[in-house]
Amino acid sequence: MSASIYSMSVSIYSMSVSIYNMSASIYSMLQHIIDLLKTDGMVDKGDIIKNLEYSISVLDTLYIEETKRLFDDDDALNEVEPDAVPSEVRDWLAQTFTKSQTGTRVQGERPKFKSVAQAVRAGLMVDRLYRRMSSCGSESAVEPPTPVAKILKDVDQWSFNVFDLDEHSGGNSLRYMGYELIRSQGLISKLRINGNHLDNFLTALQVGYSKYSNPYHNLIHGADVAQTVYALLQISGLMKWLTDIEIFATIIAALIHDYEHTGTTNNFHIMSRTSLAMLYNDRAVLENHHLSAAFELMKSEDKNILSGLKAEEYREFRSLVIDMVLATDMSGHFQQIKNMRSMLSCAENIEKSKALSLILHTADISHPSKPWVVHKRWTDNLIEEFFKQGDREKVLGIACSPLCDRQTTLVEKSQIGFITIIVEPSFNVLGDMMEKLVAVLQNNNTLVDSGTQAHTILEDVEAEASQLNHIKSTNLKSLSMKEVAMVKHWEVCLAENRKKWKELAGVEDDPPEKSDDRNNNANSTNSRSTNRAISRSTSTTGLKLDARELNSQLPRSLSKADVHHRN
Ligand SMILES: Nc1nc2c(ncn2[C@@H]2O[C@H](COP(=O)(O)O)[C@@H](O)[C@H]2O)c(=O)[nH]1
Ligand SMILES: [Mg+2]
Ligand SMILES: [Zn+2]
Repeated sequence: MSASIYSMSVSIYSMSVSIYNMSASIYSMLQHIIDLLKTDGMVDKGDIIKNLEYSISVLDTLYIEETKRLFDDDDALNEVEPDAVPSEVRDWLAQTFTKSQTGTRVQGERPKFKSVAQAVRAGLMVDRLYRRMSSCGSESAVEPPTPVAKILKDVDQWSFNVFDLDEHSGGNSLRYMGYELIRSQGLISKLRINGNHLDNFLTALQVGYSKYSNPYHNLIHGADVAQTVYALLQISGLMKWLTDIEIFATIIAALIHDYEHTGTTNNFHIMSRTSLAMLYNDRAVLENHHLSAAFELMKSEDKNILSGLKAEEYREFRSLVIDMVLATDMSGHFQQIKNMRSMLSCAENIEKSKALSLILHTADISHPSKPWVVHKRWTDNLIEEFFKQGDREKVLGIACSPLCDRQTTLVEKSQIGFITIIVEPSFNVLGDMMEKLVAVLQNNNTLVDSGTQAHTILEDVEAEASQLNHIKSTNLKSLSMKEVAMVKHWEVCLAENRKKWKELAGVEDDPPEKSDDRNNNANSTNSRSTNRAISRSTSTTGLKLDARELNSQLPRSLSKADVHHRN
């Protein structure tokens, strides 16, 4: 909810969206508080329930009245000061609802944003009350220290620096990141998640990520991928397309996607015949383990973040998470890209689970599309991990995997290849997919769902409001513009990073190639202008690498046949 608060200060548009979200969340939370109070045997609960029921009706009225005029008002956004919100729930109930209900507004007078701001404060208060109640236990739920909270304000930015977060949080980036992403979407209340259980689960994830002290596949990588997925969904506007369960599944999938990573590749497991390779029959060995071990965690009572889900919701959640994490197995990369390209020819048919899988997969390999300092650090960490594996392979007397031999590996050239053959085409398809989905949303609001068609509370509330169509189209139009900005950001970073690697490798930059060659190389559908812009400025042409040399520098988990085919 606080993420919505931050965005409110940005523009009237974002204010209106947040108010809608807020009202929906308040409504849901208040109802849940009533349920809780009805069952826990507290004294005077009749009074409390009456108050809360009254609050709901007032808030409902406020919501409908304010939204009628929301787009005409333009002042008092700065009224919203999260830190100024009082802490006593009872005081708040009296104060806020009394003000809204006093009838001080003359009939026909237009309400000011002040009263909207009160509704926002109300949302904050209820959120705090709810969090306190759902967190009652020996441990309190996660409250980030001020420097961490400050960094997390930019959680939806492409340039977010996860290393900063990790340093300022004392090595707890995944815990704070995970909690913030789930909380900011209102999922703690909507999906009835116990705050302490969530904290325990995230803390246990951190322990598992740290098991093998990996330089790259550690908790910071888990936090990074989760943040990137979140930024992609937020900035593109696709978050609006997803149900609560789908958002929750996507965030959890990103957080767990490398849980208990051994610091070695699937190929290493297969070649050295580890227990995991035996258990999973050489198929997606690590990915199966990440999933299985993480779901085991979620089963333990004090880490059970799924206990509030209905059976059907649980099944949908589990199925989505499994699909997404299995799709991070790099051996399926080319097939995944190819499948999405064919789905793009008819955007209405894009399955949500496939779209979400592509988003997670692309986020997983996204660091080359981030600012150089961040990308370089990730590269150094990954190469160190690869070299450690190579050292072990030498000791075991098995063949050294590609990129794992510290004596022969050409890091700079391999990075040029990775960016050109893997990362850039993935972002091209992702960009096409996002644009098509947003366009479909704008045009007809009909999309194929992966499972049960569930409606978010927001959608239900919106459906009741006569302004629905106006709000949705305004919303998506401006988000679409933001998406363009985001695409430009990753486009610029990819181009800059490749240029840097070329300089370091002593490889010359070629002039831009003809569009036909470009299309073949990038295998782009070129269905959108931003994508064409990417192809122009970051085409795969700059390589003076021999294709065989390039292939020899690619990780074994990629199909070399596929790479040859594209060269
Ligand atoms: N050669 C490089 N390979 C990279 C780089 N960053 C990531 N990768 C590869 O992608 C997978 C991602 O999957 P994960 O779930 O293991 O994170 C990773 O294992 C590498 O094989 C890179 O900068 N260069
Ligand atoms: Mg992985
Ligand atoms: Zn990963």
